[in-house]
Amino acid sequence: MKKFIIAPSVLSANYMNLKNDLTQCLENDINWIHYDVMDYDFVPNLTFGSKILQDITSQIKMNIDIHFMVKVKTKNFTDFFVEYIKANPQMMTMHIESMNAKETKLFIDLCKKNNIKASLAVSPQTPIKKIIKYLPIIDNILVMTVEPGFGGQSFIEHAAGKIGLLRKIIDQNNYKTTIEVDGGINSETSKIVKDYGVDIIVAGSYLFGQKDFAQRAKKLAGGN
Ligand SMILES: O=C(CO)[C@@H](O)[C@H](O)COP(=O)(O)O
Repeated sequence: MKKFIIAPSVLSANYMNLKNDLTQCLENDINWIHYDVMDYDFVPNLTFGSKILQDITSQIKMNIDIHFMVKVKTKNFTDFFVEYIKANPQMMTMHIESMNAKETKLFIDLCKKNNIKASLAVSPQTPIKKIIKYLPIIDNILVMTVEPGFGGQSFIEHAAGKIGLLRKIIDQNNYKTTIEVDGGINSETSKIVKDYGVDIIVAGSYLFGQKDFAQRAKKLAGGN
């Protein structure tokens, strides 16, 4: 049976209790976390920066999947990522909508240079034709099934359809690119994305703060 990677979104964690929340993930065989960086520009919300991430990775051994929802404003594009790279993330994702072609190339090259999986995200309204040419050179594509910016929103089903199209293209061409989904994932919507052929499932409000975290985590990780 296919094994899905579950990456709980720290956006829905309790920050007064973060260590417990992350330990709970590890106790339930979850060794990835999804870290949402928002800038109140690309998205209408502001979250956390690199210091909190460095504190986490200095104490807890987990694979970090950083999802940048930002418009980079540093004079030198790659400078923005320096402090995040120090936290040793496994994967970094930037939105295709927030970069021009030159920046997209710089971002992918920066990831490769630092041995970090290079990932591009597409918002619900963005067609996959915008991203297809990058599939052979990136490690992961993140399909957003909510508008980026907040946890706890409802799953946008038509956006999930992109997963099926991507699965076909990736398999037909023997690309190694994984497909990740983020937004509105629960026990029902996870079945839809698994059927479409997803590899990595991000879930925030469905997991954190829930008394039956263990059962929920099991449901997400298992097959349909
Ligand atoms: O990036 C985002 C939102 O922009 C996500 O990672 C959310 O944090 C997922 O939360 P749920 O929809 O699972 O509650």
